[in-house]
Amino acid sequence: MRAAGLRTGREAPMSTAQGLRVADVTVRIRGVTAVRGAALTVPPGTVTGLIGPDGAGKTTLCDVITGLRRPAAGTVHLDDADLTGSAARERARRGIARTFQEPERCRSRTVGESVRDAARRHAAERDHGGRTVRDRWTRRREAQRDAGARVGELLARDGIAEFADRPAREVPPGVARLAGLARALAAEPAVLLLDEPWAGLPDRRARALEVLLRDLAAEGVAVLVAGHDLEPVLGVCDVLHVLHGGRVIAAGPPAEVRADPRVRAAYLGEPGPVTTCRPSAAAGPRRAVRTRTPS
Ligand SMILES: Nc1ncnc2c1ncn2[C@@H]1O[C@H](COP(=O)(O)OP(=O)(O)OP(=O)(O)O)[C@@H](O)[C@H]1O
Repeated sequence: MRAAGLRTGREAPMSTAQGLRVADVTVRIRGVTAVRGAALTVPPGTVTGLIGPDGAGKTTLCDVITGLRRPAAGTVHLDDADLTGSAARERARRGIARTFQEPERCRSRTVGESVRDAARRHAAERDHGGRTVRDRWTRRREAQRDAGARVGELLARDGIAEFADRPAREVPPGVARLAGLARALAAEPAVLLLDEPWAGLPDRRARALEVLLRDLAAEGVAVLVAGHDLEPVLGVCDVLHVLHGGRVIAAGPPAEVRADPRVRAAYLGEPGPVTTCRPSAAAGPRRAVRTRTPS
């Protein structure tokens, strides 16, 4: 089962499923090599962390995984399927969902309506089974009708039920990101990518998000969480990858990665071997590692 006591549109990931695998990905954007030969795996039932300073290439790698950006080289597999050349829509259909660092701001809708629309879209697109055309049509209609009923459940799970009737454009950025998470969960994902989900969240919501991510992993979802703040990602992930200048410079259990001299050099400014792989000048200045917003 995936996504949390929510009805599933796909079979649960089998224990033998390999999850998401990214290999040798290189991305060039307007003369900048944003990602250089990056590789990572996100197995079902785990939270995988992806940290790196601003400009390290985290969002670009998420874009490659979700099909929003074509890499110059490299591959993306989900279980046995090679998704490298497939469109974003096909990847979404196969169960890859994500949140964005800059959440979508719907001008005319409430938070609840935006989540309901996502749930209806998923109900319309997923395979409901059924032996005859009529069976399938009836099941799809029922699922679309039921989608509205899931909105409260999804918002409650994210801890933002009280924002259901607020215009999406008016809620604080952290809440807008959580609304994006509710929309992603509406798709009952097998793989969930979160880009900077803790940004702008007060401590109370940040802790609730950590619990939610662990719960999703326990339900079999392959969770990839990207961020530049070390602590929240360290606290929640089973395996951590560190991107620096577009390269994965360390990967492994969080405690080991944190102690790695290359990571300490990249993050804490300590002298270390990483000084030889700085991002190109076009990457621009990096901000200091931020701490969490107090509640
Ligand atoms: N549209 C673009 N045009 C030019 N350069 C880009 C573009 N998008 C990304 N880049 C460059 O690619 C590199 C990686 O950017 P990316 O946004 O993936 O990093 P990031 O780790 O997600 O950082 P941040 O947390 O600041 O978004 C940076 O050098 C960035 O300047």
